[in-house]
Amino acid sequence: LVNPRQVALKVLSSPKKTNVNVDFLSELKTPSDRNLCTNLIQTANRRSGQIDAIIDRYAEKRPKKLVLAGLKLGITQIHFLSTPPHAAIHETLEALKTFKEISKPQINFVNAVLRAADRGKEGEGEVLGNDVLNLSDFIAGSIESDWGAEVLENVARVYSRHSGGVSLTCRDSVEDFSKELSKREVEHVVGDLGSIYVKNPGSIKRLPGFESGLFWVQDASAALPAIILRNGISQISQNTETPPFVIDVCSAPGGKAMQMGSWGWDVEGVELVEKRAKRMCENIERCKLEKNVKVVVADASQHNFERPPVGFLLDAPCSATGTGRKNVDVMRRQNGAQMEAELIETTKSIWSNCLTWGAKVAVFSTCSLSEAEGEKQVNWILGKGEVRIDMIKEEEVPGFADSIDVRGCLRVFPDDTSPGGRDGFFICRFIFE
Ligand SMILES: C[S@@+](CC[C@H](N)C(=O)[O-])C[C@H]1O[C@@H](n2cnc3c(N)ncnc32)[C@H](O)[C@@H]1O
Repeated sequence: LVNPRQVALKVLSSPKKTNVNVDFLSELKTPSDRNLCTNLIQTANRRSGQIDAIIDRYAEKRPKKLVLAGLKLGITQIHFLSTPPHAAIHETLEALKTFKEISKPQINFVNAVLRAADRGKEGEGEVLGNDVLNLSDFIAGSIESDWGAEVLENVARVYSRHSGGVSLTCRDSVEDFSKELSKREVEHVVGDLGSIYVKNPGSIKRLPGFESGLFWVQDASAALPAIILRNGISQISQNTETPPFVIDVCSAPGGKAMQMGSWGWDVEGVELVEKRAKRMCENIERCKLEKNVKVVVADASQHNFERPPVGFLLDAPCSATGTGRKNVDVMRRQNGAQMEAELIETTKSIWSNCLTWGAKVAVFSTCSLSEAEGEKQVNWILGKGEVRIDMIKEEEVPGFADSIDVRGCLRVFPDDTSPGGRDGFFICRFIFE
């Protein structure tokens, strides 16, 4: 029988597998085993900078693959998950022994390093209290230069300590879905704007309502741009009979398009990458929203539509640094400056094309923490003309009112104090003049 630590060792010894995926979790039979395994892997990945610092201190030479994974797994439990050290070391060694490529001297080495690290734990305050170690120098530097040391520390803390839960957007009634989850004893919280946070999802596909398309995974912050577009459209449109026609620009994996489709809107998504569009179509089908949401595979900086939309939502391709809670790879990215500069140019050319569609309201959003990808893009958009900012009002965004900046845009920082926490996001609504 496979146990959670064996699966965790397999994943941690393969450097490319940083995100938990369903394939290996399916080797485990019970929800509690899947949750433990997810927690071990995610904590080891989120805390990798701190764990590396501890390994460097107690291991004379940095080992490779499974032996290294054994050290990471042991330190994760001893230093970050409050597992009693004796049990953490014993269970880690037992799991390691089940791999035939592991030798006796390697087991002894892991045992010795973990015991020394445990003995030295009290003196590791500097490493254990320094969450910024888990971000690459590039990411830490760019957050600090935009927002200062306090925001950097907070972001690093939220990313390093995320509990692993996920937020969902519901296709139908949030209350009914919440009742269904309670009936099935799935621990969850309903957020201010209707997102549902599930604390220990284990495998998403096994949650009640997945097959019947009652929900999709979408962070509470990521659900805001569509809500803000809806408020903008309702301010200018007297027509409550015909569902609004909107374009969802840069659409895959489709969370926002499906959200708007679930309101009965007529949505056309435009997505450049065929594979991503295909996955989006599968999601639309699963959620039975085909009548409302269509997707075209095209370059949004070139593509045009036959009829004018009342509004569009441009969720720009970006460096995604707001999503580090679930996407540990973004925390470690080195030298992202070139990529960021290219994404900014792509977004500008997409915006220029969107201006020709005849919309009346637009929302620009990005899940990046970078000022250059958010606030500074808004400066460029305003300089280009045709639109003015339509300020987001406090009553539109309960729970997020503190994030409204002086211009009426929303700058949300990653957070873990609200129910379920939230990713970082930037949102601005424009109205055509
Ligand atoms: C931040 S993601 C969008 C997330 C999506 N709005 C959602 O809510 O699920 C950005 C998307 O833009 C797509 N993209 C990048 N350049 C594009 C272009 N020129 N035209 C259309 N889509 C593009 C990327 O492939 C990616 O899927």
